[in-house]
Amino acid sequence: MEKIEEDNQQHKLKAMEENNQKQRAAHCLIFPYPIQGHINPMLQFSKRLQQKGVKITLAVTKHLSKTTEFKSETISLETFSDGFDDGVPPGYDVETYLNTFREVGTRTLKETLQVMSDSGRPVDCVIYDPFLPWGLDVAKELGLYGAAFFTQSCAVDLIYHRVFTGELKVPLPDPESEILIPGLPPLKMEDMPSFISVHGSYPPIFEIVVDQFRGMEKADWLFFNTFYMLEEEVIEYMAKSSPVKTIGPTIPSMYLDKRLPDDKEYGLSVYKPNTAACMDWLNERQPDSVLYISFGSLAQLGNGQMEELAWGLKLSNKHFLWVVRSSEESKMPSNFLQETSDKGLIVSWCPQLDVLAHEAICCFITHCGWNSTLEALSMGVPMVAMPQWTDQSTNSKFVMDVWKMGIKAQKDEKGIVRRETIDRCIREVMEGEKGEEIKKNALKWKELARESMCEGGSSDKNIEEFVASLGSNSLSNSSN
Ligand SMILES: O=c1ccn([C@@H]2O[C@H](COP(=O)(O)OP(=O)(O)O[C@H]3O[C@H](CO)[C@@H](O)[C@H](O)[C@H]3O)[C@@H](O)[C@H]2O)c(=O)[nH]1
Repeated sequence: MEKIEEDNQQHKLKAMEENNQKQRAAHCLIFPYPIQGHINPMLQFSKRLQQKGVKITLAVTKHLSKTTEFKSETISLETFSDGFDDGVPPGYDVETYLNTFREVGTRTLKETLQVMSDSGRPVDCVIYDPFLPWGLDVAKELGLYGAAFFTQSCAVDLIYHRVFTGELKVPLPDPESEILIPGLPPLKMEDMPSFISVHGSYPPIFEIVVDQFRGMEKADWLFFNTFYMLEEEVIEYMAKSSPVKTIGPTIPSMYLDKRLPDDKEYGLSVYKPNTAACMDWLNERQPDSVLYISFGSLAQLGNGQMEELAWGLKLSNKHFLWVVRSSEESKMPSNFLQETSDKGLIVSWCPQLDVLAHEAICCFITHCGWNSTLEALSMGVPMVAMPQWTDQSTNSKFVMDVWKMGIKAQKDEKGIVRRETIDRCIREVMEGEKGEEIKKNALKWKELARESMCEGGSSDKNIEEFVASLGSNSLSNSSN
């Protein structure tokens, strides 16, 4: 009799346990390359997953967690060591850093995942940054799902993929001839990412971008921070051979579909924005009257380029809001500030989303980093493209010739965009028939970006499908 009761009791406990497992939300660990331009898009994607019931944990290096503030009440944080818990010493060799990161990170990420599992917070899927392809190896070794999250455009990723497979040989044999890649418009050398057009530049980074595809066939999903209508042809081409899912643009919801009322800003900013100064100043300007200039968080302009840009702004005679990071301030021509004090505001960092969304802004002079490009597209702001390096030249080609919502400013034979060119590009973007067409296209992309994230939009559907398949897969997995 006692035995039967005991059996019944055990049966009930087992059923309860199974039921609990069934009700357990799917859990993803987000594993970004530890820089702002990669963490923020992955965090934004996380917010969308959370909204659909997925539990999220963000994995960051111990050093980053000590030095940076994350603004999220709902996303848990786990730290792991990259081997440099007190930061990378100045001047440290990038290649050695990356090797150490891989060696130490592989071990510490695995330990983190195991601790999470042992403490009743098991992870179902690691969403890893392909800049760290060993994140997938760790996931697979532990029997978890692995999903890659690409932070650059599909076009740029396809180019790197061709290099990875050897279909595109570098250095390119004939720098003068057009480069034909299925799914992409004919490209010139200057449209290629800088690691290809300037062969031999930054070898460790070249290796990272090409190595992104290593082991990719083992990944269960491939996410891209873009949207279907924006890169339709290349996406169609890539989807023939890979499980491509576009889930962008990863801009805070309140600038797009407004379905996540608390989602007004990214989770991380390395610099502190001068918000009040910027917004007060913009509020006093007329609609469509101000140029906004920023080159993102990494690019460094040469002294000559800085000077030409400054005098190009003066020549345009427009109001301008210019972000000059503290490390770049010394390059400003000495009398420029006095000569333009009635026209311009210069800040070391601004709330870029609010600035781009402000009615006073008429044009964005940008380096075409992928996040800035998506933000300008999503806010419908015409661009003057001044690409500096990495993926920016390819992005600027698309801005000008494919999306037709801006002009690329041409460099002279010394590699500098001259003041007259800057002035002319500003006018072209804002005046005449061309300006009208650019403005019309900008508004079209703004609407299409919003639609893609709205309920039933292409990116929203992809996120929905992922959550559904993750749910069913992880539940059957965990109850096995
Ligand atoms: O005053 C500013 C200036 C910029 N931003 C934000 O900073 C981010 C800049 O990102 P991005 O435009 O992608 O430029 P980088 O920070 O330079 O990003 C690096 O990473 C990107 C993603 O891999 C690449 O596309 C770029 O080429 C590379 O430079 C954007 O979200 C901006 O909104 C601000 O908030 N305030």
